[in-house]
Amino acid sequence: MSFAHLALEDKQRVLAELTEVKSLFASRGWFPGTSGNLSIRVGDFTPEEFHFAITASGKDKSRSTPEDFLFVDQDGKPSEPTKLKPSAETLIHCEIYKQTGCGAIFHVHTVFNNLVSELFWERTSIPVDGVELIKAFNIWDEEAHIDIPIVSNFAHIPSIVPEVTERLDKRIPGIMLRKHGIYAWGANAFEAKRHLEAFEFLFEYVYRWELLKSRT
Ligand SMILES: CSC[C@@H](O)[C@@H](O)C(=O)COP(=O)(O)O
Ligand SMILES: [Zn+2]
Repeated sequence: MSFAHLALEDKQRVLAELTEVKSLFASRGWFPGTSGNLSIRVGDFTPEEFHFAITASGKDKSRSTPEDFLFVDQDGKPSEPTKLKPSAETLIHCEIYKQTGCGAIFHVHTVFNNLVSELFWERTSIPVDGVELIKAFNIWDEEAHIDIPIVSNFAHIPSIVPEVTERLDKRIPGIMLRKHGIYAWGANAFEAKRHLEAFEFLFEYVYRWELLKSRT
């Protein structure tokens, strides 16, 4: 469905949700130095055509302004005329939507996600063993083991996309860019937030557990 035909109330709801999540994550210090980006999809989805609202590039994400978000299409192009520039990482959002059909994607840079991505870079995934919060990903096995994929970080964003496509694991709603940050997604904003919070908890746990082990 073309962007013009999408219901105004759906577009407004998505912008209100993004505003709320952005302000909450900013209060947690999850957007240092203008880093991070957030998006929520609006309307119907086919891999060939969809639209989503995304944070404008380079903004101070701890402030709320009328120019914080814009709508883009499946190719990351603005859905309507605007002077705003979409996030520099919009193509990664496009690819995750295409691969998963999800409804929201949240990306943050934190010290813990950066540290564990480097600690486990050689094995290209972050292992997590038997921690209760794995259940936030709807994985209910007793003593579940998961591996959170890590991909290379390149300054040229289109070069990151093929690795995301290749490494994306349908069971794990997130992917780590090496020494950069986590992309977490879900069917909607509520689920993407739950997943992101679980990843961040698990990264801090893994980091601290590795430190504790190394003392003995
Ligand atoms: C300013 S450092 C962070 C950026 O390089 C980038 O990784 C990021 O997450 C934010 O880029 P943005 O274009 O504002 O969405
Ligand atoms: Zn980033």
